[in-house]
Formats: sequence, C-alpha cells, structure tokens
Amino acid sequence: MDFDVLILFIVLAVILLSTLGFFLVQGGKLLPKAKREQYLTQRDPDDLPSGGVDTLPAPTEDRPETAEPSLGDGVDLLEEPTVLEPTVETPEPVAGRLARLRARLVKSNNIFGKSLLALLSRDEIDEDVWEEIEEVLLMADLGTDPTMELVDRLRERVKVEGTRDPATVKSMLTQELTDLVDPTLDRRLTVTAEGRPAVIMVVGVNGVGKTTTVGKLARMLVAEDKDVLLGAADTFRAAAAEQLSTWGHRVGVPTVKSDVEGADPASVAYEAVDKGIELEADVVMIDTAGRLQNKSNLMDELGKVKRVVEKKSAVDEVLLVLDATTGQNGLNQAKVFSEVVNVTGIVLTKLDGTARGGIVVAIQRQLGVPVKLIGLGEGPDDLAPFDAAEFVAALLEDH
Ligand SMILES: Nc1nc2c(ncn2[C@@H]2O[C@H](COP(=O)(O)OP(=O)(O)OP(=O)(O)O)[C@@H](O)[C@H]2O)c(=O)[nH]1
Repeated sequence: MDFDVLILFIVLAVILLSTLGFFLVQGGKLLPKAKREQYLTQRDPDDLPSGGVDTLPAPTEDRPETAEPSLGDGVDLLEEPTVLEPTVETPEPVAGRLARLRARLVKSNNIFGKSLLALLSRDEIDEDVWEEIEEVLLMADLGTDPTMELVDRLRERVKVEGTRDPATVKSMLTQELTDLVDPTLDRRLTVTAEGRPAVIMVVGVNGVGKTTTVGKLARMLVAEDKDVLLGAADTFRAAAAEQLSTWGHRVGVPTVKSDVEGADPASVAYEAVDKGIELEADVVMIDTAGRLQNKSNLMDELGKVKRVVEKKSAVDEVLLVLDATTGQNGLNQAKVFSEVVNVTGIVLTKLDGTARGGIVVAIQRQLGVPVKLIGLGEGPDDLAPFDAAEFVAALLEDH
C-alpha cells in the first residue's frame, strides 16, 4: 500500500515538473516574440530591402530589455553622455555670419566683379568689350540665358545713361546683379512645425558636403535655441554615422544611427523622426548617402526614404547640397534630385574655393528653388544663410 502511494507520488511529481518546465520555456520565448511582432507591425510595408540595402534585423530572442523598445535592433540613440557636457561648444550666432565670411567670398569671387567693373568703366565699350563681358559672366557660371539678359540690360543702360564713372557703373552693376539673384525669393528655412518636429532631409551626390552641412546647420539651430536630433541615414559609408554623431556631440545633439553597416536608410530615417517626436525635438535633420543622379536604383532608394518618413511626419525641407566648384554639372544633379524628392532649397558649398558664384543664378532659374545657405569653408561655423544683396556686394567689393 505504501509502495503504491510512493509510485503515485513519483508519477504526480514527474507530471508537475514537466508542466512547469514547459511553461518556463514558453515564458522565455513569449516576450521577445510579442516584441518582435510589435516591431514588425511597426515597420512600414514599403520598407523592404532595395538595391543591396538591408532592412534592419528584427530583435533577437535574447535581446535584453531596454528602455527604448521602439528602436529596432541595430539602431541606437546616442544620448549626449554627461561626461561630454563640459566640452559642449557654444556655436556662433547666426546673425552677421555672412558679414564675417564675406572676406572669403570676396577673395574667391572678386575677380569676377573686378573684371566687370573694369570693362564697363572703359572709355569706349565696343562689341569686343561686350563679348569680353559675356565671357566673364559665362566663366562665372551664370548660365547662357541670364548672361544674355544681363548684357542686354547693361547695353541699354550704358546707351541711355552714357556714363563711365566707376561709382555709377558699380551701382548699375549692383542693381542688375541683385535683380538677377532675386532678393524677393523666400530663403527662410522651415524649422518649426505645429505639434511635431520640423523634418529636414539633406540630399546630394557624393562628397559635396552633406554631412558637414548637417553638422554646421545643427550648430546654427542650436545657436537659435532649437532642440535638434540628427538621423544618420547615410548607412552606405561606414564613417558617415560616426562623423555625424561627432558633429552632434560637439553641440550636445543626439544622433539616431544604425550599427549595422548597409542597414536600410529608410528605417534609420523613420526611427530618427519617431524618436524626434517622442523627445519633442524642434527639428529632426536626416543625412542621406551620396548618390549619383544617374543611378536610378539609388535615386529610387532616396524616394523611398522620403516616402517612409512621410508615413510618420511631413518632410518640411529637402535641401539639395551642391558643390559650387562643379559648376554647370550641378544643374543636372539639381534637376534629377528635384524630380525624385521635390527639393525645397539649395545649399551651395565650397563657394570659398571657386570664382563661379554665378551658379546661384543659374540654379535658381532652372529649378525655381532658392539658394538658402552657402558654405564658405570647412570650419564648423562656415555656413551662412544666403542673402542676395550681401552676396552681390561681396562680388563687387574693392580690396
Ligand atoms: N572648402 C570647403 N570645404 C567644404 C565645405 N563644405 C564641406 N567641405 C568639405 O568637403 C568634404 C566632403 O564633405 P562631407 O560632408 O563628408 O561630404 P558628403 O556629401 O557627406 O560626402 P558623402 O557622404 O561621401 O557623399 C569635407 O572635406 C568637408 O570638409 C565648404 O563650404 N568649403
């Protein structure tokens, strides 16, 4: 009898232990599985791999619980560590930046203004002189139509006013060039949005200065007391995300990035905007990888980045970064990028290294999109809002 009770007891114990074991294993899987499903349903259906770019892997089962469950595996939010606080820099105020940087513009572009002034001050302006004037304007990348228009206007005025005195010539040129550059265009950046962060995407071909521009612009916004968040959607170049977060750290701005090389840029951009909304940032700025405008798969990928972000928030600005030293080639880039992502403003970089300032006019004419910012050096505060009158004054400044 005792033996039977013992057998019964052992059988019951075995059943109890195996049931417990079953639930323990399930319990270990349930939470991550639920999390993974939640993660997958949060992804955009459009957010599929394309052109050799991988989607971010879903969280693995042994992924530790974190305070940021909404971020996919491989996407980190780099909160500014407190140890960096003492080294956080105070960027230069935006007002008066172009005045400080004007010497650079004068140095690189003054030859253009000087030649024009000299030619127009000649005692006699014959056809050869007008041809020379045309040449100077074309060399400065003003573009054919604006050059012809300007020469016609100048011819008319010289005929009517008939004066060669340098001060008058200068004021005439200032007026005509300023009209061409168009002071009436709205060049303000949209950096506020109602009830959500303003979203700025930065696009362009390789090496034009996109990441540098995002970094410099973050500094400008911080100087205006904006809370900024950066999204490193340039997942193609290994060092780009690091480069961007370094810019962010310098002014105490967090960066959302992926630690998976070649991760889906649309995912990173989406997570950045998501995090920006959660943190109630004023502005989210998304850096994208450089891509040639004739690579259709890469241009499609860029379109997708914007579309995926738009599932979360409107995109307020798409800034196309153009390298001023590449001259007319920038026009082709601008055309194609505009078709894909509806460019709202141009950032013209490296104007410190070229006498081709006329490209400002050519681009605006061709695209109907204003130049909003200009880059005048590699330094952290060498980016300035573009101002038509200041720009022309710098072109014609004596020195
Ligand atoms: N002189 C000068 N150099 C600049 C300016 N803006 C950017 N640069 C330099 O241009 C180089 C390329 O800049 P990046 O910001 O890495 O360019 P990117 O477009 O992000 O490059 P990819 O990601 O490879 O496409 C760097 O050496 C910058 O310092 C500028 O206004 N003037």
